[in-house]
Amino acid sequence: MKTIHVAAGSVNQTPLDWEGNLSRILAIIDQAKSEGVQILCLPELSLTGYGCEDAFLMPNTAERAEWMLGELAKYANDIILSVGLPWRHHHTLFNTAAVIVDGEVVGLVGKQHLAGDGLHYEPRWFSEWPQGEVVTTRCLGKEIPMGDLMFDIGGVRFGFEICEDAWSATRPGSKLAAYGIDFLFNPSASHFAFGKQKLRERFINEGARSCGCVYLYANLLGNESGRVVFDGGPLISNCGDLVASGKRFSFKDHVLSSAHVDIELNRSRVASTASRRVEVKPHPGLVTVKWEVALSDRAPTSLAQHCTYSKEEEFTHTLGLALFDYMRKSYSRGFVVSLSGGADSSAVSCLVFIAIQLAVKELGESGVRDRLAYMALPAESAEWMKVILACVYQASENSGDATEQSAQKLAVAIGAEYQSWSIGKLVDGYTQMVSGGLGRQLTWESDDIPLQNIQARVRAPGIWMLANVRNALLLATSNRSEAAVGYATMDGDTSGGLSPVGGIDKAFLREWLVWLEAVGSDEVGTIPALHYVNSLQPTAELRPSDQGQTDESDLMPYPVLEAIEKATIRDKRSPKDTLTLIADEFGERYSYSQLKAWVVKFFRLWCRNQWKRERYAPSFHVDDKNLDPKTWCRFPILSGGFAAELRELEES
Ligand SMILES: Nc1ncnc2c1ncn2[C@@H]1O[C@H](COP(=O)(O)OP(=O)(O)OC[C@H]2O[C@@H]([n+]3cccc(C(=O)O)c3)[C@H](O)[C@@H]2O)[C@@H](O)[C@H]1O
Ligand SMILES: Nc1ncnc2c1ncn2[C@@H]1O[C@H](COP(=O)(O)OP(=O)(O)OP(=O)(O)O)[C@@H](O)[C@H]1O
Ligand SMILES: NC(=O)CC[C@H](N)C(=O)O
Repeated sequence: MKTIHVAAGSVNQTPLDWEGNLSRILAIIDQAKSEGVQILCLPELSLTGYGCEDAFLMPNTAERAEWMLGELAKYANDIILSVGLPWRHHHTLFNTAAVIVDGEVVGLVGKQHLAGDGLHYEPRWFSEWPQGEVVTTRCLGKEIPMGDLMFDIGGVRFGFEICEDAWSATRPGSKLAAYGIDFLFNPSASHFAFGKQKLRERFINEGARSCGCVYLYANLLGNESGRVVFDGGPLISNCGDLVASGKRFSFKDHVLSSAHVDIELNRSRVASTASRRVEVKPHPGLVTVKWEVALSDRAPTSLAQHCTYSKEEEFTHTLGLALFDYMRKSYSRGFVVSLSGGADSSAVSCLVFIAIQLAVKELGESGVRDRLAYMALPAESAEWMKVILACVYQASENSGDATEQSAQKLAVAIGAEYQSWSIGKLVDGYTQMVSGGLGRQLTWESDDIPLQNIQARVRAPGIWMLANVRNALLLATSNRSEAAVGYATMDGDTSGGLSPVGGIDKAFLREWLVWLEAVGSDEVGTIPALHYVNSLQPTAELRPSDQGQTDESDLMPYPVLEAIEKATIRDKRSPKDTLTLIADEFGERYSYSQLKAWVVKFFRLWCRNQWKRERYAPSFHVDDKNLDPKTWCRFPILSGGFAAELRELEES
């Protein structure tokens, strides 16, 4: 029995960082070679970075990619390697995977199904490679084959499904299988979304099982370009059995996952599958190279350990990695949060703590120091959080002791710097100034919203100033539920450069805080000081306390808001259909007329506040309900706002 040692690798790249990207790829090749790996699959567009956006259209980007490919090839002897890069052919850009065999680039495979949904905009920059087409292209001074290729390297045969290719109904693997393949390579740039790794495992295992081959799946890793998080976790399936499953959410520059596979056994299984359809002629894009793949006497790798994360754990790891990468890639000296002691700002503060905890756990103190070498971290790691995070409570006359205590206890528990400021005089100053100009006193009876908003706005300049002083990032605390209905003061509590929880709904955020208080993750543990936060009702605390303001009395219960948002925005239901769905889900708890009023309120606020969503700080994508107008959910700023549909609904 002979086996081949194969691997899939994840790398944490940065768009347009030519030298950094190259060095990280060289490092993973080094590791693979030192472990005796013979075949290595690396992620989609991993030379340039997946998120180059319109910089893909700069000729310089493709030129640099070709230069990097040349540098890489010089280094990649004794191995078969695939790496993703943009490639120009006939003045058109294609999303390709290059194959290097023992230091020679032998072919470029074109992606056949471009990703254009959700946050993916590939058709803006790339053209789909037409199925079955093969051409030659000039690469590093030589003519090489390009297109719908299949490879035979010393008798070892493989082909490609490039990310979205494998998600489509017409995946290339099924055609390739008819020609007899030992491996399918899948270089991917597949963004994190809750529960998505299970879905990936399903189609990888299914592709490997139905094609009777080994499937190498290599995803990108980390917060590559700001909003999108890749969870890494390279996978290898042997004929439907997962034999390697690399670490997800790693803080390292790369993760290599390898397995020993017995392709002779797979071939004999394929031969005994009577139902299999065979193409007897050679594949039209067959690239044959004489090079001996080294075989070993090692036994084949048996089933991989599955690591399944709960939704709470996935959120913890994704956001931790996203924040850590954002901080180091933007060279920020930590973060500043205006901490109210409520759920949103507490969650954001905890996430900064988690980012550092997870980084130390995986990289060690010296690894974190290396990554953050641009900032002066104290000698004692126990002091790091004071430098990395500053939290400020900003009391107005409507603030309560409970929120201040909650803020202070949490900041101390996570080791952040804590300050308490009073904004009362500033609020009075503005109120008197405007009252003087108007020639009348502003009152809660006639000026409710302006008197609320001035408090939120007065909190912004001081906290921005502190961020400037510390060269830190000001974190905004808006969540997706508030963004859906514009429940925030523009240039007040929306202030900040990054909005970590802007992609997540408030209902889940509250559940996650309860989980973090009492259950926690293996790596980070619990934060019992969240007890104070979790015992509070969400409130803006902007009206006098005798008015008992809560978010849910201003809006509606958060679970209802989340369900309406899902129906309306994600599933694009009409107001009437949304009400039918909501009545089905919540009909036993709330009256039909109450639910109707909430649906109408949601639609009105949703339409009226698109301009606010255009102005929110960038946030991270964590599921398929994002509201970010630049990368996901486009909606007119000015619109008729479904006036007719809402009137009909109210009259029904
Ligand atoms: N289409 C459009 N394009 C551009 N700008 C537009 C616009 N429509 C209105 N505007 C502008 O927007 C202004 C109104 O927006 P804005 O000033 O933000 O205020 P607004 O949306 O009217 O009120 C803020 C709401 O957020 C709530 N809040 C505030 C702070 C914190 C929290 C919390 O979650 O704890 C909640 C508060 O209770 C209130 O219900 C108008 O005065 C107008 O200038
Ligand atoms: N007293 C305060 N001190 C400091 N910041 C505050 C204060 N009140 C509000 N803020 C800022 O305004 C933001 C918006 O308030 P909001 O009520 O939406 O969030 P929260 O207080 O964190 O959570 P919750 O809505 O659950 O009470 C807060 O997250 C915080 O950044
Ligand atoms: N880069 C891609 O083709 C990604 C598309 C795929 N649907 C994913 O999210 O994983």
